[in-house]
Amino acid sequence: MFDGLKDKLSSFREDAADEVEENAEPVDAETAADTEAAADADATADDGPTGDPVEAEQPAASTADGAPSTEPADGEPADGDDAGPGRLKRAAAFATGKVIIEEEDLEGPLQDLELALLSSDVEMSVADRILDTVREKMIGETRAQVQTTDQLVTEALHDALLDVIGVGQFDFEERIAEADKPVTIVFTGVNGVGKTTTIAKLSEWLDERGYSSVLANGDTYRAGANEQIREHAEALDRKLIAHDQGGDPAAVIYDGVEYAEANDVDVVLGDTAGRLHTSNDLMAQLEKIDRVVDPDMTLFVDEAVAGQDAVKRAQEFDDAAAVDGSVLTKADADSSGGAAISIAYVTGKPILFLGVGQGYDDLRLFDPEELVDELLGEQ
Ligand SMILES: Nc1nc2c(ncn2[C@@H]2O[C@H](COP(=O)(O)OP(=O)(O)OP(=O)(O)O)[C@@H](O)[C@H]2O)c(=O)[nH]1
Repeated sequence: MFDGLKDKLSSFREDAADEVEENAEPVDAETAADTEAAADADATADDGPTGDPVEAEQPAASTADGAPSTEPADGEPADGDDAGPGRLKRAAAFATGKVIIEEEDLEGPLQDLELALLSSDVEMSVADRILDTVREKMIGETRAQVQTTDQLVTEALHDALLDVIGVGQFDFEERIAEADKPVTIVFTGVNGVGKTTTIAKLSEWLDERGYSSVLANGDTYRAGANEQIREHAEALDRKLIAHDQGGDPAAVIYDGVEYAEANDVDVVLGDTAGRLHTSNDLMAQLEKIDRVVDPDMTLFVDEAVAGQDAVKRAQEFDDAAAVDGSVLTKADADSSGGAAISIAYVTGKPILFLGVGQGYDDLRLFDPEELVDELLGEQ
């Protein structure tokens, strides 16, 4: 799952850590004393040369253009542009085994990270946000000896990813536990993305946690839809409420709610016909289901592999019938991870589950922290 993205994030970590490490060679004690003294002197001087008389062993700090920008080895004052309090503070930090990370250290790796995210189908505003957070977390940071550069880069990336992936997250199980029963959940999305299979998986997931459920087939549009969901209902031994093809989907789900009330069933799982967000009459039908049934939750289902298309569709469906969260199916077949990273940030609604295979057990409750750890190889 998301292997391509994991590789790209790992490359960024290595490159960024290397860049910073290159600038963090140790400085001997004598140089450290000189450097700190020069920094102090510089801080009190009105003007004049700000160069610090450091020696040949001074570590190489790179500039924006990648060229070494160390103070001259012959002890001559450095050029004004290269010197300054910030620079001296940095040199002093080297001497104590620390390094202060400057923007130019990260410029190359950050550009590569941006390309990597965009080529992984991460939405542009999400990639920008991730880069901003990494910059904010790293630049000006002091990497002490106790902390490796890789740790510092990893922490920044961890926070940046969590910031976008975790948007709007709520505890689904708690919501089910605390809601008045029956809880009605309606599933929306385009054709063939795995809605019906997801309903069956969620019914199983609920059963494992002690909640009963009834399936209601609001897909009265597609021939064969009743048979398809009936197969799942029979395999799982669940009650299915279905009407003839062409019937009113809102009426089917409504009947599902009545059945649940009469039979003490905890959750109603309402399927709907797959539809394109551009088909106005079908989108209007969704609005009607929303009005008539007033579901406790509407979940948008799409394929992780659809990348930015899934993100765009989520927005369109959310406009027609406000969604509470998304389920990304076929995550097991997705290498890029773009939809998983982008969809919550763009829609403001959390991912609640990942579909990770075709079996009834292949539904994973979404945990942003867990995904970020997985992406960064920390699990
Ligand atoms: N690998 C993988 N396949 C999945 C997953 N979820 C669903 N599928 C498969 O995707 C195909 C389509 O799933 P359906 O549940 O029929 O899709 P749907 O959205 O209900 O389709 P319509 O009823 O046509 O709208 C089936 O072959 C499922 O087994 C998943 O998480 N991983």
